[in-house]
Amino acid sequence: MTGGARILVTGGAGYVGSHAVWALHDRGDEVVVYDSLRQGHRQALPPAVQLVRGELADEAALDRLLSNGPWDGVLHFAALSLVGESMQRPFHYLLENAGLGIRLIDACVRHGVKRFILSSTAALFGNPETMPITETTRIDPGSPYGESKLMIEQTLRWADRIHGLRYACLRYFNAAGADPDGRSGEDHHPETHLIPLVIDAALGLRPEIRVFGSDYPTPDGTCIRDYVHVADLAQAHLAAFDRLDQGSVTYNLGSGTGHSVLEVIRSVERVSGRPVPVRMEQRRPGDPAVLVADSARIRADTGWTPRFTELDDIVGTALRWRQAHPQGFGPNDPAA
Ligand SMILES: NC(=O)c1ccc[n+]([C@@H]2O[C@H](COP(=O)([O-])OP(=O)(O)OC[C@H]3O[C@@H](n4cnc5c(N)ncnc54)[C@H](O)[C@@H]3O)[C@@H](O)[C@H]2O)c1
Ligand SMILES: O=c1ccn([C@@H]2O[C@H](COP(=O)(O)OP(=O)(O)O[C@H]3O[C@H](CO)[C@@H](O)[C@H](O)[C@H]3O)[C@@H](O)[C@H]2O)c(=O)[nH]1
Repeated sequence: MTGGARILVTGGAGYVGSHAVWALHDRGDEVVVYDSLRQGHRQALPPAVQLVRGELADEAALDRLLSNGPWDGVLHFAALSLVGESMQRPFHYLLENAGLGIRLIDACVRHGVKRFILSSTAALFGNPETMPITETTRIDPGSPYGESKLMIEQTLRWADRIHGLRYACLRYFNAAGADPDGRSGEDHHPETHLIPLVIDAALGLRPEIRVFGSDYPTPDGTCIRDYVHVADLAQAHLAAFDRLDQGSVTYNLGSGTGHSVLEVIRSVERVSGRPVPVRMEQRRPGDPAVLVADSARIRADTGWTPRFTELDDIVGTALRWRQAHPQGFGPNDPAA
């Protein structure tokens, strides 16, 4: 499909979701966003896109929206997504993410939705013994967050087998960067992700960056992650959506290169031209040492390939967005 689809996007006002909404909008799809705005921002969306403000837990509201079809697909971004927080609040994560995700899939099946895309995660794999991580690497979530996404993936398998719902499970590694045209960026409250925090430390918006663990079995002792540009993730959703013509799919999505926490800090220093004050701290519970994706499957199936392969370029888009929005998007209009 090259535009013209009608798509419901849960969590579409959030970081990854808003970039996907812009990509759908750019190709001419009709998008409706369902988001509580507890993390999302109206200003992150194309002005022409309809935002329905609501909670996933509000079954009646979702039923009303889904009955106002037909919908060509649902993209499901709305979730709690912090590995560390899920180690402190396991049942909150399992009930919110898995519980509400399963209810959404049930509602989609009841309303005849044919395609469903899930924001899944590298956190399914725990601490894998071999790198890079393919779709057949053993699944062993290292946190309740990862477990909650696995439960939704498994629900989708049954929804396809029994009801013919075509699904794509997109296991993102670490989403990073901002829209190259500056239309959206990363603005969480509180912010916990490494790159925006390091950028704020470089810009003097925070006193320092705390490095969680320097005794990991990696060359410099800090964790290694695969930072994949959020605009590349957005394009992967379009590619996967179209590929569903041929059946359900599961893809690992990364740039294929790992960078340590210290390498990210050096990159921000290079790109911003400013020093970053660093404080070494204890490990954060739930953090695996290394997560790097093998994305050969989506490349072979769809021709998707990341446009941003250099960490400095990814960091550069995030830095430009932050310099243009030092206060973030600002408060949401209560009437939004
Ligand atoms: N950011 C990453 O690096 C990353 C990596 C792997 C997977 N993911 C997954 O991608 C998705 C998006 O992540 P993000 O970083 O954009 O997060 P985000 O917090 O920026 O976006 C989530 C959006 O969903 C909305 N939302 C959350 N719970 C809701 C609820 N119960 N009802 C209605 N709306 C709700 C929030 O207001 C927000 O706009 C999540 O499912 C996350 O687990 C993210
Ligand atoms: O102040 C900080 C913040 C992070 N880190 C480290 O930086 C790395 C990246 O951390 P963060 O940016 O918080 O992302 P992750 O915990 O790796 O999780 C992200 O990436 C996962 C996929 O790999 C997704 O599933 C999650 O939703 C998403 O939050 C980790 O090693 C952290 O320990 C620090 O050292 N200091």
